[in-house]
Amino acid sequence: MSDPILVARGLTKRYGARAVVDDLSFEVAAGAVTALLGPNGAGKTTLLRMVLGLSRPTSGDVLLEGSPYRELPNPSSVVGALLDDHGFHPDRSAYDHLRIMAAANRIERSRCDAVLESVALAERARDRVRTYSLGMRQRLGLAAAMLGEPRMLILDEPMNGLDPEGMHWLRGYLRDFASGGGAVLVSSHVLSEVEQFADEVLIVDRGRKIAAGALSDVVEESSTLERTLLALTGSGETRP
Ligand SMILES: Nc1ncnc2c1ncn2[C@@H]1O[C@H](COP(=O)(O)OP(=O)(O)OP(=O)(O)O)[C@@H](O)[C@H]1O
Repeated sequence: MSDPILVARGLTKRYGARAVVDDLSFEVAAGAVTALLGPNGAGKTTLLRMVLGLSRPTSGDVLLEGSPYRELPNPSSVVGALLDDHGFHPDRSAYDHLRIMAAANRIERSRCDAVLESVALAERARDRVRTYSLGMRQRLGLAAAMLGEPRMLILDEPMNGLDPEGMHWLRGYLRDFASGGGAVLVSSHVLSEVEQFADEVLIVDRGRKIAAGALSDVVEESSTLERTLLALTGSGETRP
């Protein structure tokens, strides 16, 4: 495995007495797609928010290229993120969204056209976001994440709601990004969504690490994995 871009050590988030992320240590390598897998309520979003400096760990830490997110001098060149809430104004065009983001982050305006092209939105770039399908909004979110030419992409459940064609396109995009040397950390609660394109997997449940390693190794122990994932199915926030 090449040098990790992300290193988490003893990462923990508590709400009151409850540990939502519980003493997690893991690494994310460059040049690979790492799937963060776990049922609803496992702590995936909380984990990703801590990586991105949006939530403070109760203990432990998570470093990107050796620094916490908030101490990175130029974060958009290190990591681009696609979280649930894109926050796109429906009456603004894709191009205008990106132009404003580029200006705020001191990114050359020419990047807007480049990223729109890369996510196949160039032809619709001047249309208002309210006219976009879910898949197009996801691609715009990806374009925004790519503006700063990051070395890592973080995506929280990006397959949710996408049709098979949209999923196929996104898998190809993320695989190409990793093949070009980038690191991808993508969360999902469905193994079948990620097993076709992930290299590494980190499985969490109730905030704890259940399994981690090369997907092929983890799947080789498929009886264990199936049992684990079956145990996960139907679990989540409603459990005692
Ligand atoms: N601000 C908060 N205060 C209290 N509890 C919280 C807070 N944020 C998240 N939680 C709880 O932490 C647990 C993990 O939530 P999280 O959203 O990280 O899980 P997830 O794995 O991303 O699940 P999902 O797939 O449903 O998004 C849930 O039980 C959730 O209710």
